Amino acid sequence: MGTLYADIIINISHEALDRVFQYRVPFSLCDQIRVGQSVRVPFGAGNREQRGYVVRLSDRADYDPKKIKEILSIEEDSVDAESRMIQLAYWIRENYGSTMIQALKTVLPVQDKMKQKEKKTVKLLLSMEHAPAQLDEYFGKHYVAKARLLAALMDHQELTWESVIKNLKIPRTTVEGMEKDGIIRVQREQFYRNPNPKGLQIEEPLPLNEDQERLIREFKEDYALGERKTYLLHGVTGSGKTEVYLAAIEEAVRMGKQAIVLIPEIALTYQTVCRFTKRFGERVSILNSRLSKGEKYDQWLRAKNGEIDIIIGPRSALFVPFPNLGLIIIDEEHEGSYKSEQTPKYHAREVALQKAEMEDAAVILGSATPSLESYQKALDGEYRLWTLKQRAKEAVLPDVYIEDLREELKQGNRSMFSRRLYGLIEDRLQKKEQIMLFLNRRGYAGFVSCRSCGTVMQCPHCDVSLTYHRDGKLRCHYCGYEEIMPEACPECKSPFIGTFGLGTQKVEAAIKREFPEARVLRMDMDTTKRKHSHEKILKSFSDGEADILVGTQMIVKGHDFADVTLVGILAADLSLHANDFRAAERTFQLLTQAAGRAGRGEKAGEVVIQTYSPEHYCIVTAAGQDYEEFYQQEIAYRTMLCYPPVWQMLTVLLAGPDEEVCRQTAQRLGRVIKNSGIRVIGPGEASLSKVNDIYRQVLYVKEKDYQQLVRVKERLELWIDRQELPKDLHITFDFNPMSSY
Ligand SMILES: Nc1ncnc2c1ncn2[C@@H]1O[C@H](COP(=O)(O)OP(=O)(O)OP(=O)(O)O)[C@@H](O)[C@H]1O
Ligand SMILES: [Zn+2]
Ligand SMILES: [Zn+2]
Repeated sequence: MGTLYADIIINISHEALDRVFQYRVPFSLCDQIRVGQSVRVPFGAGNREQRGYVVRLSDRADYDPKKIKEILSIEEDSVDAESRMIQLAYWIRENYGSTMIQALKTVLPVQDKMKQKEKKTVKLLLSMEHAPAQLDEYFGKHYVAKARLLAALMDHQELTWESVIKNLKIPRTTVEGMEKDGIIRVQREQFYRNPNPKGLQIEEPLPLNEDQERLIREFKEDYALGERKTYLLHGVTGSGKTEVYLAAIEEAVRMGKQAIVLIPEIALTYQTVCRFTKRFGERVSILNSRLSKGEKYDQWLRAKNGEIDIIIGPRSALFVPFPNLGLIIIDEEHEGSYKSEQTPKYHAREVALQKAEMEDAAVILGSATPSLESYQKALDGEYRLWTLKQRAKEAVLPDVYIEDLREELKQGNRSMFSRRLYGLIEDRLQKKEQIMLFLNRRGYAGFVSCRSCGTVMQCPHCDVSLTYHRDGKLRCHYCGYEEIMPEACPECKSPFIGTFGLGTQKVEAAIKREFPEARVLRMDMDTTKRKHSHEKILKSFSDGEADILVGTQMIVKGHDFADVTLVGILAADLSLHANDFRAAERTFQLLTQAAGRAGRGEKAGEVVIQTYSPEHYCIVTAAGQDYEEFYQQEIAYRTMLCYPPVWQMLTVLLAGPDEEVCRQTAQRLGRVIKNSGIRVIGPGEASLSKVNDIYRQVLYVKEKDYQQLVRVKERLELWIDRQELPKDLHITFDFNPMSSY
């Protein structure tokens, strides 16, 4: 064995993170040294002895070997929280592709936050009613940057300062100008919200029902035997999964361990947090994106110092450093938001499993609609499958009807409500029961399409759909390109071309027209702009201050309204048309979750699914609340087309301003993969092939074995390292992507 070198970071707080120092490993330590260990090294001009962490081992010196100093010793008790974090970061780096620094910043998110001096957010002040006119004015005057910012804010309501300046490339002065004009506001103050709800009484747990009890008994037995398994809890909506989590946590805590509970940010509602606080009081804490960096840091320290036993939060809560972690729970484990969109593009579920293995913790994954990935593993026996088939309180699952919108049109019904839904709304209003109307508009905004041939109008520069504006023009929100709205379809000449966008505002207006006596609440990006408005709307609805709640996918998650007996899904198949292999799975999940909001109290519920594709298996199985059938159909489709989870997929994305460089590098990467005997698809243009004149090329590698893909990635990393590629060409890896490129 040759000489071994170790990359070492001296201090994992603040700026030092960006520098690693190479040291030689003395022969006597070669057998013991591992990534993550803390070591003593001579540092600086005076060779003062310092503590450092090993982040990489290699047999190659990056500098003149004569100038490389030697490690002094390995610290005995070096398996502390930091070293475990570094080991995890190393695993993330290896498995998802990133630099070690990027991986470290992922697992030490707080440290990174402490670097930011001030958190600034840019918010839209203008109402959505007035924004389109303002946008048109900007375009009229060719204020491209202003228009770009306004358009982005119309989509997102608020943006971080960094994304406005760096991603949207809006000049500072433009932002200031728009703030002066009262169009936007730059919010600078810190949010010093106390994360825990105050003044809640500790409540005794509900007695578990037989099914819940059976699962918890098994958990306790496994736990007592020292077996740390992964359980997949597949429970229909309202089956009492949360009660099972609470009982499992109680057991882990009783054994002197701590628990991490991951919940998608969107479902991290006041209601959910209260349930945990009522059970565990001061020993539980919350992390969410609304906390200030100081508050986040506090929760991190409290966990490290053993002041809390349970942390609840989104993805990043996984990296809270508990001294003796015993359990990780991932609620709504199928949620796409568990996958990071930034490099390293890790999946929190996979990282959780790795972390659990490293720290000897159990894992419970829970969902009414498990991801295909998890369900397949459960069927294979890799996870223990737990099922809850019945709702916890006497409540039964709702009756579901599918209504064919094409048929409605044929029968002369041009309204957005099918005859059945109309009748049921009337009925509920009369009985004074509550209604939820759900608009599935994931990924859609005012695009223009032909109803005869399906052509969608697109920007010639950016390859995204154009948006219709009231002045009769179609515009691209990425680059500002515009054209006149055509009178006939450019492809088939049909006159039936127009916007398909069905907004929540339109739904609200239609209700007011057709049921003038109904009290309506609307929940969407527009009405939840203000702090706490989200919670206010839900509270008001739950207090019975409205008959109908209209909303986007925001309203489907984790709410428990006892008086809702009717759920209407207005356009079930919009999300089915995204060109993405997970589209059917996502649609099935949304429909099942939405349907699950009905009839959670004593009164039975009904659900109406309105659709243009009533025969599609994902609509049929969602209506039947038949997850197994959906799984069988979907897995057959994935098997046939070699998609995850049956096959493993690596996406390599190249993005750069020079089309030729981008294309050529993609081709060379393709050859590197082929030369190692592995089949590659592409390179080809990404489906979003150009954004703001940045060209995007994509390569796909599909393999049965994940480790094979990891090796491909490593080979590519090595190759990329050795080339002199232009700095503005970005190459990123995405394993088993959540959406198409
Ligand atoms: N053992 C029990 N006895 C009585 N009520 C229960 C029991 N377990 C759960 N419940 C109640 O049933 C309702 C649904 O439970 P819970 O929210 O835990 O279900 P869930 O499976 O997490 O639901 P979803 O997936 O739809 O969010 C809640 O009101 C809860 O208080
Ligand atoms: Zn057409
Ligand atoms: Zn464009």
